[in-house]
Amino acid sequence: MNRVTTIELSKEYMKFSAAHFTIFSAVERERLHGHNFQVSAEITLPVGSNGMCCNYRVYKQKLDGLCRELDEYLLIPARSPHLTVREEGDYYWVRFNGEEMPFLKADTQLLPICNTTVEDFSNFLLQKLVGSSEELQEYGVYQIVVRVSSGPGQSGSSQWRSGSAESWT
Ligand SMILES: Nc1nc2c(c(=O)[nH]1)N=C([C@H](O)[C@H](O)COP(=O)(O)OP(=O)(O)OP(=O)(O)O)CN2
Repeated sequence: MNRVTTIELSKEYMKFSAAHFTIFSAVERERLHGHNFQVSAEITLPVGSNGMCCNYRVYKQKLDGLCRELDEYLLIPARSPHLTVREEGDYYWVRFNGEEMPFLKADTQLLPICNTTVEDFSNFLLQKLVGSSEELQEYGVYQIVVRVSSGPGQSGSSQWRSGSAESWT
């Protein structure tokens, strides 16, 4: 009988401190503020005859690295339909609803997301995890869920399922 397990990774260090503002419409957004965004993941995959699925350190290291890449930046959703960004010297000029905001490039990351929400952050990290992972095939991973929390009691998640996921559900 094929055994399946779900590895749950929610180490305290899997987090990124970031500034952002959520955009609610073409004319409404939050003021610039920050969070310690906490990241966790669940990887569902088969268990081998050795009683092990994979060395989960592979995913711990990937998630830690992804969090470090986002840590201590202002994160701007470059795909937002409500923002325009132009570069001028050392600055990005971010335009929203008729106002322009200058941000130092050195402090800022333009992310390929539509909004700096927990749902878009979780999908961004999931795509990074899935896209870079040769292990998906090697380990026969069925499903990966990435969850991002902006504070206690609130989070959003995104899920990837392999074509063979039906075989374990
Ligand atoms: N669907 C979503 N809605 C909101 C998100 C989000 O990521 N997805 N994010 C926000 C804001 O970024 C906000 O900073 C967090 O929301 P808020 O309700 O203000 O919660 P706090 O962190 O301030 O905690 P409270 O203790 O509830 O004040 C808004 N919406």
